[in-house]
Amino acid sequence: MTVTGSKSETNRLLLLQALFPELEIDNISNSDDAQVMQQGLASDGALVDIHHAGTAMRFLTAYFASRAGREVVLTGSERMRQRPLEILVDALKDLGAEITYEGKKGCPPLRIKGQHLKGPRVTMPASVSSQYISALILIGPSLPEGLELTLEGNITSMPYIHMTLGLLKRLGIQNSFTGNQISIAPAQSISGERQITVESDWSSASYYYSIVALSEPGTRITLRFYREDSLQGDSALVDLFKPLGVHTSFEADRITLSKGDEPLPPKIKHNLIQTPDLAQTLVACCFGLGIGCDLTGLHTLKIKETDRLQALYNEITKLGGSIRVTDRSLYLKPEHQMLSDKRIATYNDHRMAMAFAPLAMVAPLSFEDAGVVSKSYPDFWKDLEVLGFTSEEVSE
Ligand SMILES: O=C(O)C1=C[C@@H](OP(=O)(O)O)[C@@H](O)[C@H](O)C1
Ligand SMILES: C=C(OP(=O)(O)O)C(=O)O
Repeated sequence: MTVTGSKSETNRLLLLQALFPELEIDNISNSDDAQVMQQGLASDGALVDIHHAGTAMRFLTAYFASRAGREVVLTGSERMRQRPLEILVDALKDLGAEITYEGKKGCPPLRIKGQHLKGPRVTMPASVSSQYISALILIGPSLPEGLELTLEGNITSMPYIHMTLGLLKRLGIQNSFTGNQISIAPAQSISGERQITVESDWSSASYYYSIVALSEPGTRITLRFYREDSLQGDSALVDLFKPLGVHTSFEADRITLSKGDEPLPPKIKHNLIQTPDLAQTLVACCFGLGIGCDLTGLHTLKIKETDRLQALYNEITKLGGSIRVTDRSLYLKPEHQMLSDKRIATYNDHRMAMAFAPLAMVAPLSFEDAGVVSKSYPDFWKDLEVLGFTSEEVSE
């Protein structure tokens, strides 16, 4: 099975390619989020709509703010117009950006009048979204003196910041991250790798980890193109799924997941502040296995494609589970029976569909708006069919 390229790596590299056109990118993600990023960067119109793509919204805000002479209104879906980005806008304004809110203060749509941004010094709260930080880092090399960024508070989703810095490093752009200080050197061109191959998406791989966890001992699935030295924090799957009986072996450019026959623990307990996108997969998988799940570090879930804590509460309850959520944690009680023939609501959230899909191995299920998966993994349902899942379209 070949999983599409990482949307996070793709959208970073696309922005870097706009700054350094000599960059070549292979294995670009075929996701909607990567497509709207490409279209946004290529557009010379006055309105750019990035639909549901959080990274495209945040990265393009920084990009357009730094394009002197260009004026654009940057907008997104109804949900995107509720997702906050004032922290990023304020930091860009401190660097000399001219940005106004066309609707609700603190949210898209934004009117951006591109400027020659100054810098290098700026301070920014780090506990709400790492995407604001990555957005500044990505335009850092284009500032005349580079960027000296001070982060305030607890840093959330840290591996995504390391991914951004790691990609800059591969292009030969000097940077450092020590304590709460990030430095990016200015650069006019690439002195490192000019051709980068995007690794396949680890967040998408999580659904296969869940499928293997729910399978008989001895089951194996091989996925391409993955690396042991991944830049993606969601490669933490390798450790997170070990207690659920899934073992990973790396060989050349592929991973093989295999199911062991060791007994399951009564529950698992994790702080997911570094890997928020894995929360839904883990909760649904534990539910399917009949074990408990105690998760913390989930405060960013409320401002993603939907309020994911509420969505998990609704759908697990619908399937007969017993679950408690706060605004930053979740507890799933062990030992439950899954109710059959329920219809899973997806809330415009690709991960609600993909995380719950493996539960069809336990009892038949249907999904509202199954096409929602295209945000990150358009071939998801087709690939499940290759594994032997059967599905049929039913009218709503
Ligand atoms: O930078 C990125 O590519 C991402 C960062 C994370 O967001 P937050 O930093 O907002 O948690 C993650 O949830 C999102 O899917 C992708
Ligand atoms: C949160 C996600 O995406 P974004 O914030 O980029 O919309 C995601 O893909 O799970």
